[in-house]
Amino acid sequence: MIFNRHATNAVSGALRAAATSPRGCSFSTTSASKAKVAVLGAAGGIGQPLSLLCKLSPEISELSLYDIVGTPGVAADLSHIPTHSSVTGSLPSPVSFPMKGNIGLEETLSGADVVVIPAGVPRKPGMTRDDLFNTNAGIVKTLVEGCAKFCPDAMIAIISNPVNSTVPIAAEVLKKAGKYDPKKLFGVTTLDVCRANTFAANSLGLDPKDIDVTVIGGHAGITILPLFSRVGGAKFSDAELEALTVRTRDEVVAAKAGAGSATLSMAYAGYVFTENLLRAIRGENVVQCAFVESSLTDASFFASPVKIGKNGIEEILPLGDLSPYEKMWFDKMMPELKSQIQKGVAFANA
Ligand SMILES: NC(=O)c1ccc[n+]([C@@H]2O[C@H](COP(=O)([O-])OP(=O)(O)OC[C@H]3O[C@@H](n4cnc5c(N)ncnc54)[C@H](O)[C@@H]3O)[C@@H](O)[C@H]2O)c1
Ligand SMILES: O=C(O)C[C@H](O)C(=O)O
Repeated sequence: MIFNRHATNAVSGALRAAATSPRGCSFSTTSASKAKVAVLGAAGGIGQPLSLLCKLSPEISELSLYDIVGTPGVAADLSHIPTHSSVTGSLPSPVSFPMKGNIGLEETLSGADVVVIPAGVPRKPGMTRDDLFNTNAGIVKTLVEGCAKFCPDAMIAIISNPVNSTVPIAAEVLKKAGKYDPKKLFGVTTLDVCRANTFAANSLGLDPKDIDVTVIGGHAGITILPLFSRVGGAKFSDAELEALTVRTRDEVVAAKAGAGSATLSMAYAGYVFTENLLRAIRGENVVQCAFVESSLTDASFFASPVKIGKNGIEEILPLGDLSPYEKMWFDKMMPELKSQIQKGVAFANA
């Protein structure tokens, strides 16, 4: 069965579990799977709600949280939720929950099937995602070095911006360690798909669950290219198309007015992405958009729908035809995307 979730609008496992809770505070555990998920940056704006969704998930049996602050408290808090998974929280320093000394990055990552990385600083109004490079490049590099050492077979999902550069950094770090498997490294672009689905559905007066917009390119400014021309039966005017496209790229940072960027919708999107990886590991074929090493275009990484199975990416699906409007943005985007990828590669090899 192909579980097609570059559409992001299905009720995900955690939310389904919550909806079918048999008695108020406990969730059904009958379909519980055995999988360990590590969240790095787990005490942050994305990390906390993402960890909450993971704690609710019947797909996850072990949840390990890592951050430079706060994880013992976040783990203690989550551990009171009566679901079947265990939860640990660790810091680089010797404080952890449960209190048994520092379990650190090594224990956080050892045995992990999936590692999700939302560690790093978010944007403020006026900044581009690329402006985060100087701080976040080093954070991602260090954390992925940990993955190479302690969980070289895990699937790694990178949320930290700028994704167009942090994913190439991760690839170079893994290559240096001799542990790179391009089938298992992903930049998370699911929020772009969530937004495109929501905005298109609102504009057409439809339920978002009936919409499945493919978003290609990368995850920064004009490199985010939603293919609204493929929404069945939709006829957007040029002005509507432009408004939808621009809105999919950027809205929350300005609305939060200095208090960071998307956290709650990103936690949802990050959870949907993670759950799809877990389903793939369990043997379902999953299709979802992600920013991955790719030969679809002349950029070495590209976001597009990919088919994922037990051992990672099985196929990068063909792009298909672009409308003239999409082709115009595609041509504009490519130099920017390639330069952001190159910036990441150069950083990792400096
Ligand atoms: N891919 C996407 O679609 C998407 C969407 C939203 C946000 N983001 C990005 O996600 C990142 C996190 O955003 P946020 O709002 O959660 O930020 P935040 O500041 O609220 O949280 C980040 C967390 O990372 C932790 N951290 C910093 N350095 C670390 C290290 N070396 N090891 C472990 N943890 C470390 C911080 O302590 C903090 O708890 C940002 O870079 C943001 O731009 C990406
Ligand atoms: O906008 C940001 O900086 C965060 C994230 O990339 C997003 O798309 O919400």
